[in-house]
Amino acid sequence: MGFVIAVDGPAASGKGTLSKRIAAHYGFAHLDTGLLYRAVARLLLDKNRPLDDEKAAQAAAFALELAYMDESRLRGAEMGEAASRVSIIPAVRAALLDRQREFAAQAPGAVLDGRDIGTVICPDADVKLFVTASAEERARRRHRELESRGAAPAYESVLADIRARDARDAGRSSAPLRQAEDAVLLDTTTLGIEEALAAALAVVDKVRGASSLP
Ligand SMILES: Nc1ncnc2c1ncn2[C@@H]1O[C@H](COP(=O)(O)OP(=O)(O)OP(=O)(O)O)[C@@H](O)[C@H]1O
Ligand SMILES: Nc1ccn([C@@H]2O[C@H](COP(=O)(O)O)[C@@H](O)[C@H]2O)c(=O)n1
Repeated sequence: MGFVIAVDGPAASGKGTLSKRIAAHYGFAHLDTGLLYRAVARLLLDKNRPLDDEKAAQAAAFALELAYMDESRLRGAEMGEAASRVSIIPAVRAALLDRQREFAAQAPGAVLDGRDIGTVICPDADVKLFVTASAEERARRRHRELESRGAAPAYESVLADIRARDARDAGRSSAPLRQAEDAVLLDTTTLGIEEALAAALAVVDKVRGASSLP
């Protein structure tokens, strides 16, 4: 078992950006677990199955071959929304559990980001971070990101999407989005990426120093 860093937080909080940087810093593997749910939704949509078809969604989750999926077809607000609909299904979450835990177990370490990493997938993670920012700031960041890619949704619609997704993710009964009791809260509302990274690394270094792990 390597060193495990669990990073959770609401939509567009910057957890993916941070997790990638943390993993690169320590030479750890990184898994964006949101991609798994997005891929399940993509498989259903490609087969013209409704997103609440529990049997088809469970089969898609078991059959998932993330390495063979085109990531460009998984990104974007529509797939985020679709992923949040299939992620409500307990059988989908159960089907994806083992592969996330197997990923987390690799040496020398792994960083997983999502909604339930510190609470359900890796409750014994060495470090747990809960990354957040105000909904308005998250919407501003996502809006900027979409604009830079040539998409131009109104800021208000980006904010409404983020609020709706957060509400669904936090309100579901199976593995809802919430901060684990032993997670360190990192509110990046007024922090740039480098400042947020420095804060996250300080938390990890403190634990690694204390545990004398490589
Ligand atoms: N601290 C920060 N300051 C400014 N912009 C940031 C910061 N952190 C992340 N961003 C930007 O905000 C956007 C969202 O970040 P990111 O994709 O990492 O969020 P996420 O939480 O992984 O999103 P999702 O849940 O939708 O996968 C990106 O454009 C990223 O570059
Ligand atoms: N551990 C996770 C990760 C994601 N989800 C669901 O997938 C949606 C998309 O996630 P992104 O991080 O790529 O935006 C998200 O809104 C969740 O509904 C999840 O349930 N658990």
